[in-house]
Amino acid sequence: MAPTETHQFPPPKVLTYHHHQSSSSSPPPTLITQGAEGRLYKTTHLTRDRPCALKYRPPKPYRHPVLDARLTKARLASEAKVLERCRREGVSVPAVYAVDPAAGWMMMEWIEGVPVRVRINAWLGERCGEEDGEEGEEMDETPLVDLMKRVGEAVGALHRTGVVHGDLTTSNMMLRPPPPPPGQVNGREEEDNKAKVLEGEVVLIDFGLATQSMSDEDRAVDLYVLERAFASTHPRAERLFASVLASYRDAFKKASSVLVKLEDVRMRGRKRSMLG
Ligand SMILES: Nc1ncnc2c1ncn2[C@@H]1O[C@H](COP(=O)(O)OP(=O)(O)OP(=O)(O)O)[C@@H](O)[C@H]1O
Repeated sequence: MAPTETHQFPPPKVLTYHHHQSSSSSPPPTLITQGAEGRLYKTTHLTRDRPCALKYRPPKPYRHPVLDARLTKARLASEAKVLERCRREGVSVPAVYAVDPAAGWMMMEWIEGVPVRVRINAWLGERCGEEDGEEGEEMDETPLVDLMKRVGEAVGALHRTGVVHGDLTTSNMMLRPPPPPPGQVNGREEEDNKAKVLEGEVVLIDFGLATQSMSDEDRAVDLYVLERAFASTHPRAERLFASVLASYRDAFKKASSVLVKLEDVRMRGRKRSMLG
C-alpha cells in the first residue's frame, strides 16, 4: 500500500473498472456521504439500471497499515456476514451484491427513500404549523403510531435472527416508499398525499457495529440506544416510543425478558447521568 495515496481522495479501485459493454456512457459514481469510518457512493457500476450503494473504508493514515488493513477487513467481512444472515431470515436490510474485505469495499442494494428521522421530523413540523391558533385540537397520530409499529417490528425481526445492530437510530432506518399503484402512470399524485409521507417499508441499514448475540442484555442495550436517540431526535414524539416497544413485544417471542432487562439498563443510565 503506497502511503502517499492515503491523503488523496481517490474512489476505490473497483469503481474505476469498466464492467459495462459500452461503459463510456455509464454515469460516474456519486459520493453520498463521507463519514468518520468511510464513504458511501451511489453507483450504477454493476448494472446500468440498478443503482448500488458502495461502502468504502479507505486506509487510515494514522493507523499502523498492517493493523488497519486487518481491522477494516474483519469489520467489513462481519458486516457483510450479518447482512446476509438478516437477508436469509427475512429481515428488511440491503442485499449484499459483492464484497472485497481486503480492498475495503462492499457493494449492496441501493435503498430508495429517506431516513425515518427525516420523515418523522417533517411530519411533526407540519403538524406543529397546523396546530397554531386552535388550542386543544387533537391531532391524528395514527400514521406516526403506525410507523412506530413498523420500527418495532423491524427491530423484533432483527433480534429474532440473533443479531443486535449496535447503533440503532432513526437515521439508520430507511423508509422505502411503496411502489406506485399500477394505474398511476406518472406517479405524481402527491398533492393530498401528506398522510402518505410516513408510509413505506422500514429498512435497517449501517451494520458496521452489528454483532451476533442472543443475550437479553445486548438486545436491551440495542433498544435503549434507540430509545435515547429517539428522545433526542424527536422530543415531541417521545411518548410514542411506547408503540415501538409494544410492537417489538408482539413481533418477538422472547421480548418480555428483554423488556425487563431494559428497565435495568435504563436505571443504570440514570445513575450514570446523576453521577455526571
Ligand atoms: N444501501 C443504502 N441505500 C441507500 N442509502 C444508503 C445505503 N446505505 C447507506 N446509505 C446512506 O448513506 C449514509 C451512510 O451510510 P452508513 O451509515 O451505512 O455508513 P457509515 O460510514 O457506517 O456511517 P456512520 O459513520 O454513520 O456509521 C446513510 O445514513 C444513508 O443515508
